[in-house]
Amino acid sequence: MSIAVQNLIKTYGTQNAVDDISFEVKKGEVLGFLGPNGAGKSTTMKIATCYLPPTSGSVQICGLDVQENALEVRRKVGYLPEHNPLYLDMFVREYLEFSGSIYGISGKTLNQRIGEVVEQTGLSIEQNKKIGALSKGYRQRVGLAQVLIHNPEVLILDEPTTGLDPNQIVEIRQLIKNIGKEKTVIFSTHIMQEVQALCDRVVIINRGKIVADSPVSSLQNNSQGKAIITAEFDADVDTKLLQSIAGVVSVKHLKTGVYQITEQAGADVRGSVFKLATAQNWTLLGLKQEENSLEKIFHDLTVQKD
Ligand SMILES: Nc1ncnc2c1ncn2[C@@H]1O[C@H](COP(=O)(O)OP(=O)(O)OP(=O)(O)O)[C@@H](O)[C@H]1O
Repeated sequence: MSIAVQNLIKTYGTQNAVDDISFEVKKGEVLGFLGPNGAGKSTTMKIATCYLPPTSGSVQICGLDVQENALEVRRKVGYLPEHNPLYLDMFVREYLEFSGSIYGISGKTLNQRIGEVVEQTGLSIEQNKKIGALSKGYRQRVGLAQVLIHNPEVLILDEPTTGLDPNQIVEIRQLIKNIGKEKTVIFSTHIMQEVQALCDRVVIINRGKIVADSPVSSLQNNSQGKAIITAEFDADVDTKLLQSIAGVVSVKHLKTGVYQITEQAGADVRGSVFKLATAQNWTLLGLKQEENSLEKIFHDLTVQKD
């Protein structure tokens, strides 16, 4: 197991920012750590990277406890904080030299390592510029190069695409995807598509508690949310008959011949709608089950229920 979080609690004053959470990340897995603002993502990540002590509970990285073996843990982890501060007056290579030296890498090894991470993060054409002269997307690449410089086994990335434009987001996602082929990665986000694009698994945290921990695909399949079907006929039909189908919760008339049918979770009423149409001699033009969107699932799991 690369990361094991057990009964982790972090309290600020009287507030439980992280409230007794446990989850694991297997070697080579890419885990999306998802939650709305203030859910406790950054706090968990700071504890996992030895930047904050937990109030109680534990985090182990590659079998090492973050409190008992902080130095070794730091060697095994690459951490990209949210709003990663960079030295804007430094040149890219100079900054990477400085970052590598912190880990005791020097001489030829450091030069070789810089070449590798520059290549890996697509920084080649910008490597001789000052960081301050780079676009946000390239600055984030520098952040990722810095995170990779000591060749860590585990990467912990806090909202790595925040503040980037749509093209830069796609580029950084692709970079993380490539990195994820070799490393264990946990990254936080509040963007569902990001999880869908990058992750094997997702842990969703809300107000300090875990509300979902599953592969992205099964999250969609097992959603508590009721599915929605759109049925289109060549003319208006009898809504009451549609409503009487077993498993149908409600029927909404959208426009001439088009109905939105909400069905109970787990029910698939498309066959019954088809049979009803045949029996009633209705001309059915289309029948489509709307996929339970990840945004909806996220909303259902994290909306404040006070
Ligand atoms: N140093 C601190 N002192 C007091 N409260 C804090 C501190 N840091 C975080 N908090 C509170 O703890 C809760 C969790 O914060 P955290 O930054 O971990 O959430 P997050 O999920 O990373 O949010 P975001 O997506 O906005 O970055 C929030 O309510 C926040 O206000």
